This record gives sequence, structure tokens and C-alpha cells, in this order.
Amino acid sequence: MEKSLRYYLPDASAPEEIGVEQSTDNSSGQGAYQLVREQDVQRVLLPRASFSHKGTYGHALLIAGAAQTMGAALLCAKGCLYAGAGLTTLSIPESGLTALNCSLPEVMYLSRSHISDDLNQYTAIAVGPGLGTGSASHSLLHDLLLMEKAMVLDADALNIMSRYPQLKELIPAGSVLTPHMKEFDRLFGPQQNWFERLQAARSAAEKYQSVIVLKNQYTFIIGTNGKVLINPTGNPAMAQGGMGDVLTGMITAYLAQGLSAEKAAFTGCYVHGKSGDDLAENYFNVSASQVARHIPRVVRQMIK
Ligand SMILES: NC(=O)C1=CN([C@@H]2O[C@H](COP(=O)(O)OP(=O)(O)OC[C@H]3O[C@@H](n4cnc5c(N)ncnc54)[C@H](OP(=O)(O)O)[C@@H]3O)[C@@H](O)[C@H]2O)[C@@H](O)CC1
Ligand SMILES: Nc1ncnc2c1ncn2[C@@H]1O[C@H](COP(=O)(O)OP(=O)(O)O)[C@@H](O)[C@H]1O
Repeated sequence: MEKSLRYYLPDASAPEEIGVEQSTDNSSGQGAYQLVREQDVQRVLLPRASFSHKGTYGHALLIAGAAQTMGAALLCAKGCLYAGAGLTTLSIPESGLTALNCSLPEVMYLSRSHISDDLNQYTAIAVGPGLGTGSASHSLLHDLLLMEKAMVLDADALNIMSRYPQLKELIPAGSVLTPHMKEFDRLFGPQQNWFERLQAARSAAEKYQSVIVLKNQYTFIIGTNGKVLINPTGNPAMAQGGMGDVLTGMITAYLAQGLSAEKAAFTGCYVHGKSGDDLAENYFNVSASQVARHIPRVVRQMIK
């Protein structure tokens, strides 16, 4: 690997590339830190089998968007669609419906007032991108958390929990939290450096029995047993708004396809970064939409 990860690790030595599947050591030492390798991702991706149909690949529900940040919802749905969910349903304010139908006709719409009608029909749920942090979003998130269904919690879902810390205690076990550095510090308290932040993330993942995807140039995926996976893909061409919204849609798509929270998280991060890396060979910067659209090609290259 070309990029140095030493800066982020608890001591000066580089992490051992022993693979995700073989990892059992969850001590606080070097063995708790492992790189995600391409073969780890190849092993868990669901093949598109003969005689399969859309029902085989799960049904994702994404609860996102507000008047000024409808784009985040659409980007999240785009990530989910292109990462292969069999069905994608997006719950946005009605004002975004025309934009949805024009930009992503494959994606279905669910009115906010019908979210709780039958959540059991969805194999994965995400909430947060562009949701806003006002009182309606707060009460929507509160109601969702009370349903005790594991979900992907991103962006404004995390920001609301930072403002109302008692909501953290309702995080359903098996969830995936996807904060960037600032969101993480708002949620779990300010940290002096990345080592402290990682230790705080490990404690939080164990406490809430949820996977934490701590986004950065090198994204850390922290499992419920405190194990830290380091994603080696991604590059600065991807530093553009909406990139995290696409990642949330992708992780939700992999959950919908039946992957565990940890596998969906590392698969989403790896493929997301790999799509950006592939595009950066030819583009100086890449948009979140480009990264999403490129996912099927990248996965095809990985699964020959
Ligand atoms: N098209 C749309 O509709 C879009 C809608 N979006 C939606 O907007 C909502 C607010 O989300 P948000 O992330 O922009 O706001 P917020 O949490 O206050 O963070 C802002 C500050 O945090 C920092 N920062 C960020 N990343 C960092 C990193 N990796 N590492 C380190 N620092 C990092 C950085 O601070 P700085 O470094 O500039 O001081 C930055 O200025 C949310 O719902 C989202 O989904 C966006 O997705 C964009 C596209
Ligand atoms: N310089 C970079 N190198 C690698 N990945 C990056 C870089 N900049 C951004 N990313 C990736 O883009 C995503 C940004 O997420 P986030 O900050 O939530 O964006 P947004 O809120 O705009 O959707 C993360 O997955 C992060 O790892």
C-alpha cells in the first residue's frame, strides 16, 4: 500500500495485513487494527445469481432530505441503487417528489406520514442525510428509535442525537453510525487527537453494540468488539459535498442484501473509495454522483 497509515495507529509500527475474516484479536494492542483488503470484500459481496430477482437483493428504506438539502436524500438513494439493493424506497418531504421522479425513476417514494405503517417490509433502514435538525426531524428520529430496529444513522440523525444526548441510549443494537470527525466529536465529546478519538469510538461501539464508521481520509470501521478496520481506498478528489450521503446509501444497500453490520460497513467504505480512486485516474476531482454511478463497474472489475 502506498499511503502511510502509521500516523493513525497507537504506536509507530504499520498494521499487519492479515485480513478481516481471520481477525479474532480484539485486545487494545496492534492486533485490534487491521486493513480491509480487496479479497475481504470480494468474499462477502452477494453474487448476482441466475434465477434471482429484485426480492433477492433486499428492500432499503432511506429517510432523508429537507427543502434545502433534498440533494443529500437523492445522493443517498443513488448510492443505494447503484450498490445493488433490489428495491429502494426514499422517504422525503413531498416537495422533493418531482425531483426524485425526474432524477431516479427506479426509486420509490414513501410519505413521511406513512413511515411507521409497516417497517418490517424493509430489510435495511437509514436515516439522516439532509434530514435537518428541527423539531419535526427530532420527533421523527425519536419515534424511529423507539421502534428498536437496527438502522444506519448518519448526518442530521447524529446531529440531533448530539443535541438530545438521551436519544443515544435508544440506539438499537446492530446499528451503523457513520460520523465524520466533527459529527463524532459533537456526539461523543471533543477529542484531543485521533488516538483518543479511536479509543472513544471503540468504547462507544461496545456500549451501543453498533458499528461506528469514523469517516476521514482513512476511514475507520469500529466493530462491536472494539476491533478497528482501516479502509485503504479513497482520495482527495472525493473531497466534495454529498460523498458521505452516497456512502450511507451504499452501506444500507449492502445491509439490505443481507450482509452483517460490520461487513456492510467495510464493503461500503471499500467500494466507495475504490470507485473514487478509479475515477481519479482520469478526473482531477470527482462528484458524489459520479462515484455512485461508477459503483457497478468497479464491483464488476472486482468480481470477474
Ligand atoms: N446536496 C446536499 O443536499 C448536501 C447536503 N448535506 C447535508 O447537510 C447536512 C450538514 O452536513 P455537513 O457535514 O455539511 O455539516 P456539518 O456536520 O456541520 O459539518 C461541516 C463541517 O464539518 C467539518 N468536516 C466535515 N467533514 C469532515 C471530515 N471528514 N474531516 C474533518 N472535518 C470535517 C468541516 O469543518 P471545517 O474543517 O470546515 O472546520 C465542515 O465545514 C447533513 O444533513 C448532510 O447530509 C451535505 O452532505 C452536503 C451535500
Ligand atoms: N481526502 C479524502 N480522502 C479519502 N476520502 C475522502 C476524502 N475526503 C472525503 N472523503 C470521503 O468522502 C466522505 C465524506 O463524508 P461526509 O463528510 O459525511 O460528506 P457529506 O456530508 O458532504 O456527504 C467520507 O466517506 C470520506 O471518507
